[in-house]
Formats: sequence, C-alpha cells, structure tokens
Amino acid sequence: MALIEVRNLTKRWRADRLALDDVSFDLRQGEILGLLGHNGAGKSTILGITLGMVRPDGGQVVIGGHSVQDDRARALGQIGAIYEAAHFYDYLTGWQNLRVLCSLSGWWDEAEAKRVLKLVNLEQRAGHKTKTYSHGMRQRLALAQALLPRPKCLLLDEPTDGLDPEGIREFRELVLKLRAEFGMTILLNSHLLAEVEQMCDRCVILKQGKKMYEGIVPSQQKKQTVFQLQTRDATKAREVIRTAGATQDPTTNLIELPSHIVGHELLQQLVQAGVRVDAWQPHKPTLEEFYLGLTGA
Ligand SMILES: Nc1ncnc2c1ncn2[C@@H]1O[C@H](COP(=O)(O)OP(=O)(O)OP(=O)(O)O)[C@@H](O)[C@H]1O
Repeated sequence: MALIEVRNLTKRWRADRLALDDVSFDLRQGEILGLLGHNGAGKSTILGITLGMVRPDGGQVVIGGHSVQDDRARALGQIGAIYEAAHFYDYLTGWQNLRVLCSLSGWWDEAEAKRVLKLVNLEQRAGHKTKTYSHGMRQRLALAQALLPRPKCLLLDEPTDGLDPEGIREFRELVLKLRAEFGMTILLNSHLLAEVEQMCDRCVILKQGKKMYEGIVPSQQKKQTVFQLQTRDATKAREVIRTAGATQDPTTNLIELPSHIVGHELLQQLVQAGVRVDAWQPHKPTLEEFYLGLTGA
C-alpha cells in the first residue's frame, strides 16, 4: 500500500525549462525508497513539494490519503523530515533545543523525548550544548527532532552529507533500525549510490526532471536475469541465444534472459547445440553501472 503518492508533478521555475516533468511514483508502507539523480535533476524540488514548501504547477502529493496541496496539516502530520541543514541554538543543550523546537509547534512529551534521544544514541550528550556536537551528532539530533511527533514516515534529504565514514555508517545503521524495529517508511534523497545500494529496497532515478526508472535497486534483484558467457564459438552461441528469446549486448556481451527461461536452461541449450562454454556466470549490475547506463552520465 502506498503511504505517499507522488502524482504527475510538474514544476517550472524558469519559463524555458521544466524542473519536473510529469513525475509520479509511490512510497510504499515499510520500504526505504532512494531518490537519485544528478545535480539539478529535481530531487529537492520533489521533497519541497512533498513538505508543502514549494507549490507545484501541476499534480499533487498525497500522504496517507490527504493531499499536501489541499489539506496540508493532515498530510504533513504523518511525516517527519530532515530537510536541508539542521539549525540549532548552539548556546542551548540538545535537550533544550528539542524542547524549544517542539514547543514552537505546541507539542512536548518528556518521556517521548527521552526515548528518541536514546534511540539516536544521544542520551549521554543530551545535557551538553550543541556547539560541542560533531556534525554526526547534529544530524542525529535532527533525526530525534523529526521522530518526536511519532511520524509514520521520514523524509531524509542528503542526511549523510559531510559526515565522515564512521558517521555515515552510524547514521545508516540507525535508519535501518528504524525500519526493522518500528516499521518506519523512509524516503531518502541522496546522490551517494553506495548509500542507496546499502539502504534502499527500491529507487527512483530522475534525469532533467523526468523519471527514468522506478523499481527494485538492481543489485538487490532476487531473480538472476543477466549472465556472462565466455566461448570460442561466439557465432553459434549468438544463434542459440537469439532462438531462446534472450538478448546479448553487443558491447558488453552480457546476456539478458526473458522471463520464461532461467540461466541453467539457456546454458543447457548452448551445450546441447555444441557451443564450447569456457565460462558462464551470473552478472549483477551495480547500482552505479545501472545508473550511469540510464542517465548517460
Ligand atoms: N528556488 C528555485 N528557484 C529557481 N530555480 C530553482 C529553484 N530550486 C530549484 N531550481 C532549479 O530547478 C532544477 C531542479 O533543482 P533541484 O534542486 O530540485 O535539483 P536536485 O536534484 O535536488 O539537485 P542537487 O542534487 O544539486 O540538490 C534546477 O535546474 C534548479 O536550478
């Protein structure tokens, strides 16, 4: 079931160029979805529209059945977000910051604040001023703030930007824990392909405001559909591959199987046709290969 429905979004910042061109996708309950694209592809514009901060020229975003554009308060009541750089009052402690920022929206629950600070591993430092916090700790405090109203869903805009490898790993484990233990649904905007590969179930790839792909992160696909063949009988092999309904990329020689056939069946057909098979192995494209192939970067 879709928790967030992005429907036919169109946005034109400048007269001569569409920043978003009829973009639709779903964020399904309990999944981590990566939003990928080069600089200027439109990722932040989508998040801005989803958070009701940017008005689309066409389309809408529906969260839990409520349109952000028509019923903003109900729609946004279901999500928490880390959007752009987190701002804290540096002369206040982490705890005081949470209290002040929550009071602005007229809501404060001390027990819940303790719970989320523990969850993000900040309970020991909650009494320290945020000016003493590392960048990673500030991001975790921002996450605590986003989690306080107990949202069903989190929107994370480049959350590990500027973190060191240890901070990235810590943040990644935290996000995976939120999904595993609390069933949180998460939309992750990132340009870090490795991060999306390690965290996300599915991804949406944008290019110049258009959706190029929505589906399973390619390296996580369970069914193996691409194989690599090494043979001295390339011509004979091509004929068997074609007859079986598979396709072979002329540049990489990678063989893509149609849905009705599995790898060992095609291998058997090759051997039966007298093709000398020197090597036959599954090929899992990395997200980087897939992304670069799709965006032509
Ligand atoms: N407030 C704005 N005013 C004018 N143009 C904007 C504004 N925000 C974004 N744009 C333009 O819209 C297009 C999409 O920008 P957007 O920031 O959504 O892309 P992005 O994928 O998030 O890029 P990045 O990875 O660099 O953050 C770009 O051409 C950008 O220049």
